[in-house]
Order: sequence, then C-alpha cells, then structure tokens
Amino acid sequence: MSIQVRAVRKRFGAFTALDDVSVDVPTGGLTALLGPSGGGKSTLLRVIAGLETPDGGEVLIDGLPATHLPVRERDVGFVFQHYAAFKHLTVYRNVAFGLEIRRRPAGEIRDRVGELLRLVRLEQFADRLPAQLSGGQRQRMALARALAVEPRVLLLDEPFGALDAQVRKELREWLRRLHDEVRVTTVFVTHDQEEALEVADEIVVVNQGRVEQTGPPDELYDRPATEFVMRFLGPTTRLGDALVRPHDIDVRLDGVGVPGRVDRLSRVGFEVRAHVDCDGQQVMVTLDRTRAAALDLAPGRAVSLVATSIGDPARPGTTRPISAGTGASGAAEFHP
Ligand SMILES: Nc1ncnc2c1ncn2[C@@H]1O[C@H](COP(=O)(O)OP(=O)(O)OP(=O)(O)O)[C@@H](O)[C@H]1O
Repeated sequence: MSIQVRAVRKRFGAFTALDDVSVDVPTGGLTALLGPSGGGKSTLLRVIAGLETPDGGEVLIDGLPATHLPVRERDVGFVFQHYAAFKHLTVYRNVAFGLEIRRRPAGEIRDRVGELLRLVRLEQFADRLPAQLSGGQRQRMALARALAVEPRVLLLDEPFGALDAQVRKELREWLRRLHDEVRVTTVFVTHDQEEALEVADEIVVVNQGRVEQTGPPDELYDRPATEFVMRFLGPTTRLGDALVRPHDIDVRLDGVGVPGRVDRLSRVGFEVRAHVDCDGQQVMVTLDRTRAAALDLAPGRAVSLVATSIGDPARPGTTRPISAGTGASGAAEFHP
C-alpha cells in the first residue's frame, strides 16, 4: 500500500511542527524518517497513522483521500520505542491477541502465531512472560504482534531507541531481513543516520518541520542537497571554502592542491585519520592504512590536499564539495 503526504502542515499552538511536508512512500518499501530531535518525525508518523489531524494538506492511502480516515480504518500496525505489552500474558498470547479479538479460528491463530514467532526468532520463548525477555526480544515480540493482523502499513517510532548499541545493530539487520521477507510497506522513525543508511530503501530527512531531502541512502550520502543533509549523514571537514567528506580528500606529495603539514595521525582499525594544518585551517582526512603507509605519513610531513569532486566521470560516486554559504542556512551544526 502506498502513502502520499501532500503539503501537510501541523501546528501546536504557535509552534509549527510540520511546514508544507510532502512525502511519497512506495508500496512495499522501507522508508526512514531521519532527523534531529524535535524536527517533526514523530508528528509526521502520527499524521500518517491518523493519530494527528493535519491543519492543512492531505494524506492519500493507496491513492485515496485518507486525511480524515479514523485510525482503525487505516490498517496500520504500530511499534513504539517503549512497547507496552500485556504483562500477564505470555509471548504467544501477546502475539495472538489481535487475532483473538477478531475471533479468528483457533487453527488459523495457531498457524499464524507460530509463523510470526519463527519470523522474529522467538519460537522457544512462546511461553515466557514479557518481563522474562530482554529488551531486544521484547521489541521483536512487539513487531510480531503488530504484524499479526496483517496490516497494510507498519509504522515504527524509534523501535530500537531504548536498546544498547550492539543490540540495535543486530535488530536493524534483522529488520531489513524481516522486511525482505514480508514486504509490508514500512515507515520508521530514527535519529540515527547509520541506522537509516543501513536499513532503508529510501530516506526522508526531516528538520525543523520541513523535508530537507528525500532519496535512496547512497544518493543522500553522495549528493546531499543541503549542507544540513551533508553534515547529518556523515563526517565532514572544510578544505578552503568547501565542505567535503574526509575520505574524499586526496593527500599528495607532488605539491598539487592546498599545501599543508600533518599535525597529528590516529589509527582507528583499518582507517587512518590525518589532521592536516593548512595555513591555520585544520583539515581532517581519512585514508586507509595502505595508502597512509605508501605516503609515509608522519607528523610534520609536508603534503598537499585535493578534494575529489562529483561530476568527474572518472570518479563516480564521490561527494561534491559544498561551498560555504550554500544549502540550509542557519542549520544546526551536527557531528554524528
Ligand atoms: N502534542 C503536542 N503539543 C505541543 N507540541 C508538540 C506536540 N507534539 C509534538 N510537539 C512539538 O513538535 C515538535 C516536533 O515533535 P516530534 O515529536 O514530531 O519530533 P521528532 O523529530 O520526532 O523528535 P524526537 O526524535 O525527539 O521524538 C517538537 O518541538 C515537539 O515539542
């Protein structure tokens, strides 16, 4: 089921939470709403769900007007950050709940719940109570429960937000695989750019109530439309006036480019980070350790730096340097 959000506005008193927001969610896609805290992601998700009515604009579900359609008629499944399970019911009964209240035949419920517990890898925990599960297992139960009634859309608001980094990482790989298997149109909210880049087919960057850019992860990373998007999606550094990714700078010894001197080197696994002083400007460059060794980089070494730029067909996919002053003016500084 596809979802279209057209020019939606939402105010809370004098505060504009969504300002002329348009988003297309394709059928069967996995779309991330990504942005900083307070940017309007949850409000947008709630408008899609029917939990908030927009002040202007419209929502179309499968091409039909749905702006004023009640939540229960939208066929959506939800999972929130802190999932409220029925504490006194087993995992099995929690997942079966939606089917039981719809009075589905016992055999059908058994088959469906069995299938879902397998999908979320909780078969062996069917008889436990929610309190006897880890946080990650509870969120997987929440997803199984949301999927039980076969919603046409799955809406996830920071579903892994309360979990620690390692579990989050596992769950996002798992979410990707689950989605590939069930293919239900899914929209999930996250403020974690790595989560969005790794999991989503399409990312909508939401900031200060507006959509900054929409596109597949690679496109946003390699061709950010604004300085805000560029900063939000990955590390950046300035070289002269240009804002570039640290791995899109060539370190040279032939004097071509901006002259500088290596200040400091640090190794992080396979990556070497070089801090280069270019006439007072600190430029950060990342390169792999093979390249760093070939250049014989060491503090004090004279080098020169060249930003590799997009639009050069010899180097497809590299980031175009964004000149100072372009893009979202006044966008908050953000260093993931
Ligand atoms: N019911 C409400 N009444 C008043 N203000 C609200 C209400 N809901 C949200 N807001 C405000 O709207 C803005 C956007 O909130 P929203 O929850 O959509 O942001 P978000 O991008 O999801 O942020 P977070 O990641 O912190 O949840 C915030 O400034 C918030 O305080």
